[in-house]
Amino acid sequence: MSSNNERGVKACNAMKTLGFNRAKARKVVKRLFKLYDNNWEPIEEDNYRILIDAMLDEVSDEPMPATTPQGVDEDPVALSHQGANEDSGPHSSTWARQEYQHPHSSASASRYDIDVSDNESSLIKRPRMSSADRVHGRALQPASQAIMALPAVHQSGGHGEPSAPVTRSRGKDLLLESPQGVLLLEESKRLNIGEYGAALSKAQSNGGSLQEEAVAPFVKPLACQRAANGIVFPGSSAPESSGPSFQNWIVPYESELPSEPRPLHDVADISKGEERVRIPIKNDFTDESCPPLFYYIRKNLVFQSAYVKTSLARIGGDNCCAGCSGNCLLAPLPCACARSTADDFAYTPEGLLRTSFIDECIAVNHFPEKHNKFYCEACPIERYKTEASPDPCKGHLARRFIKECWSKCGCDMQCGNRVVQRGITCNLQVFFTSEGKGWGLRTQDGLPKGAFICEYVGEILTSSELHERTVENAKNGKHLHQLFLDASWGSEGAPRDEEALCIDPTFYGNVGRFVNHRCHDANLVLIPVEVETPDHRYYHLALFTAKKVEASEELTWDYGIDFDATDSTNQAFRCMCGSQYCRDRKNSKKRARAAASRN
Ligand SMILES: C[S@@+](CC[C@H](N)C(=O)[O-])C[C@H]1O[C@@H](n2cnc3c(N)ncnc32)[C@H](O)[C@@H]1O
Repeated sequence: MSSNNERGVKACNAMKTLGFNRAKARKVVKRLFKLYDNNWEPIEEDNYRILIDAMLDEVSDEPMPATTPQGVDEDPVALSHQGANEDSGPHSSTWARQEYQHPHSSASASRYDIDVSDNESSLIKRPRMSSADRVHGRALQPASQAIMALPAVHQSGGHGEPSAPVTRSRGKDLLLESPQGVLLLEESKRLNIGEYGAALSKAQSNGGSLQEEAVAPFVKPLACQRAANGIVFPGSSAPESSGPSFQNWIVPYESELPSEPRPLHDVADISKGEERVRIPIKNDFTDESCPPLFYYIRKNLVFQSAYVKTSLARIGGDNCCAGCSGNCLLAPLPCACARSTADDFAYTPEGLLRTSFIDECIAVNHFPEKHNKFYCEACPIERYKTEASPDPCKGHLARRFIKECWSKCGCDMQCGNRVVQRGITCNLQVFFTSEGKGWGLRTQDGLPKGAFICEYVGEILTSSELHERTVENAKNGKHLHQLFLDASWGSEGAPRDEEALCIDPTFYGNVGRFVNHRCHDANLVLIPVEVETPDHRYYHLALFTAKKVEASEELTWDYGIDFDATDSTNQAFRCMCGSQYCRDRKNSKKRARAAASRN
């Protein structure tokens, strides 16, 4: 093993190759070394990713010195003198940025933590981030976000000393410029700093010409291909494993270091063992073996400020069936849970949602004007559209809820009134659609009407948290699909921000995030489900088949999008649903023209 000094010099050399000032690199290396308790591994990991990040911060916030002191290049880094305290901790802007990008609570002693706070909807293991993890956590963000997060740095006016790289945007792409070369970071690809360094060195050896524009040969998610070959990576759940697995790993970008790659998606099971069934990934159309990365979670998780009160004390006698046992569906009279759904159970003994219940929910979606709406005094949706003078509330449909039995009920887990909480049982597949909708979800088997497919799972955000994300993602040209839990808005006064909730599956979600939209005649319907709390400010969103579905058919639901609405933060996509009832008028016109040219 090399000495501290050798490793320090190596780190500084690597920074110099990237065009950073060596003296500054030495200072930052020392600071990080101290921060990580004299441990080199986090600093060296991923080809010095954390160090590069800290260097970019350093040069973005302080003017670079014009020249490097004489002889500095030859000096050993002398990291053994840890008493020399130049800086006490990470640069504040680094943390501000990391908090934004991977916004979890502060570091804790253990990497995993059982979440037992009473304002969270589920008890589920999730990663707690160490300070190093928070830097790595950035890897899980969509590529364009990760790239956009690189701070714009100012070129030094130094003489003879390499300047720090300067970032410039070019459309959706990013250019990293230094006197050694220009590197184009393509929007859709992942940044690999090692390749960046190699590209810069190459440009340097070719005479340091600025004209040459190197396109970084970014690395693809190797783990997908290898997983397809049946190789299981450290940290991934083996397909054979039966028990639950918690693999919400902090996945670093791939580096060219000879370390074993961490698992990304597992093509044999996108849930990596979280679900009771495996959900494979298939792409017959393009080279992408996997969808972009996200954390697979089986249950909703509170992002930060959402108020999800699920205390047992809130569940009164008429909100549970404490006196029941076994399977409530077999009892001679409907239990209290069934009565609060509709004086009867929502489910049949075969585990399907009753046809009458489905048809009623579909009718509410098809003819919203004929159904009851609640109106907020100050609607959280309108509040953020035009903060100065928000429009009046457009109304929130009064929805039918399924009420499932739960922990305060006397029945058992196999009770027929506990369908959604038991999770996915159908054989599903995430597949790449041929119509330009990206990835989608399909069933591998034929399904009857009323079959539970999956919940729409994601992070639980408040409306202000959602607004921040939406604005940020609109800037990056990204469109997310969050759903408001607005069934009770307007019925109980104006919801406060922490009670006006939505589900965002973009970064943490389940297979529900792959279900594409179809106008009007979709084969799924989304239904609110009450499980842990009678308080309808928080509930589950479950997808059921709205009709019989054939094997291999794509599963779709009607997002209820108004394709004519223009809203800068919520622009709808161009609909490719193929339905004869498609509401996207641009497509209707196209179809009409195509029909006219055929005649
Ligand atoms: C919830 S995601 C569905 C999964 C998505 N296709 C993917 O590849 O991750 C919603 C996004 O899928 C695409 N999408 C869904 N339905 C579509 C449709 N009918 N036509 C075109 N794009 C669609 C849009 O980009 C939309 O923002």
